[in-house]
Amino acid sequence: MNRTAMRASQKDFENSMNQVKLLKKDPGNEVKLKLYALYKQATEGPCNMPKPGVFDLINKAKWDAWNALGSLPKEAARQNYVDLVSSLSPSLESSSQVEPGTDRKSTGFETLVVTSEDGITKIMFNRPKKKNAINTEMYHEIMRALKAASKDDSIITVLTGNGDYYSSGNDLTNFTDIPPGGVEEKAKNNAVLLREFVGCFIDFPKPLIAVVNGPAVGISVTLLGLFDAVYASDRATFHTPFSHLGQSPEGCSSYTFPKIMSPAKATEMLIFGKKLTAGEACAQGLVTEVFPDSTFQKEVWTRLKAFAKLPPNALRISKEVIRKREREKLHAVNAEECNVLQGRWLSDECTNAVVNFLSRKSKL
Ligand SMILES: CCCCCC/C=C/C(=O)SCCNC(=O)CCNC(=O)[C@H](O)C(C)(C)COP(=O)(O)OP(=O)(O)OC[C@H]1O[C@@H](n2cnc3c(N)ncnc32)[C@H](O)[C@@H]1OP(=O)(O)O
Repeated sequence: MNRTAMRASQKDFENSMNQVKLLKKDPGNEVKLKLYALYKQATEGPCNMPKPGVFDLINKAKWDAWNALGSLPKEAARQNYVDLVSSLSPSLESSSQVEPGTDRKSTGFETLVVTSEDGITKIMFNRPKKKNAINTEMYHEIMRALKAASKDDSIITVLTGNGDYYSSGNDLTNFTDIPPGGVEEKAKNNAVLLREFVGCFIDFPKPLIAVVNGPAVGISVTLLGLFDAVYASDRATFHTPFSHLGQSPEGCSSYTFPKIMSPAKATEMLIFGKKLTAGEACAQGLVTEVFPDSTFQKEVWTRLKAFAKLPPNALRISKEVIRKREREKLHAVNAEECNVLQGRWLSDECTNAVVNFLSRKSKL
């Protein structure tokens, strides 16, 4: 049947609204914005609300979507809404199945899969559809998982990503839910969270290994300077586009990167945003060893299992000896980086970069 030739009844429209509530699989922000706009147009007609301010990102995106429908008649908007919801039905049908690599809850975490086996606690970022971008919940869960791993009976702790990315770094939607105190309060809260988050890596007492299964961006790269070993697939890339985003380095990278790779090489990455291949990152000391993607998991896990058989106290004590002179310095660097970033997040440069990404005008 040609649905576009039909006119959806009020009943069809209401059924579709109920169907949307039952969607278990997130249809993505773009579709959600379309649904919102069509709903408003179908129920209230053309947008005549005042345009929200540039910092009110979510409401501005909604307003833009609604306003873009111009003078589309209510009946046509209702029909388009019904059609759009019916096009989402495959996700309704498949939502009860557990697909590999979906954002499913596991072992008490929403954004991670945490397992402990063979003396290894594995903390896996598990938002593969969002390229493992780290949202606020994930920051908190990683801290919780690290604190638990520091006390459990595992010997080493591993961070890795589910899906094709290791992590695309900070989830840029973290900048959108503005609290009553406005953007200043948001920036302050983010700085407090970031400082505590990076502090957990500085203080982590057991050997901490990154298994970088694919591209890494932003904070997922800078933190690598605080790991004890970094193994990478040859598919991995390392990208810190802070200047492009109007931001500045974090994760203690302003201190660790120049030490690891020389000040000039660190400048290319942290200031000019040069993306490194796994081979380049290894040559510059950020990555310990690179493996062909086809054998990466097998080779790395065989090695890690052997490490986890070593005497645990010797591992911990050796890490402590290597790291303890640096700890105070690292906390000071972390505090300063977070302070600087708090200011950056309020800048037009940063706001424009985030708005451009969220409105699909730019990608890295
Ligand atoms: C408490 C705050 C602490 C802040 C600490 C400071 C940290 C700084 C950083 O980490 S800076 C780095 C920030 N990251 C980025 O700028 C990456 C942005 N993402 C991209 O440019 C691209 O998504 C990509 C190059 C990583 C991948 O491109 P592509 O392969 O074409 O995939 P998609 O873009 O279609 O992505 C799929 C899906 O994921 C969403 N997504 C990916 N990365 C992020 C992200 N970092 N933040 C939010 N959302 C992200 C993307 O929007 C798509 O969503 P959709 O399917 O459209 O709903």
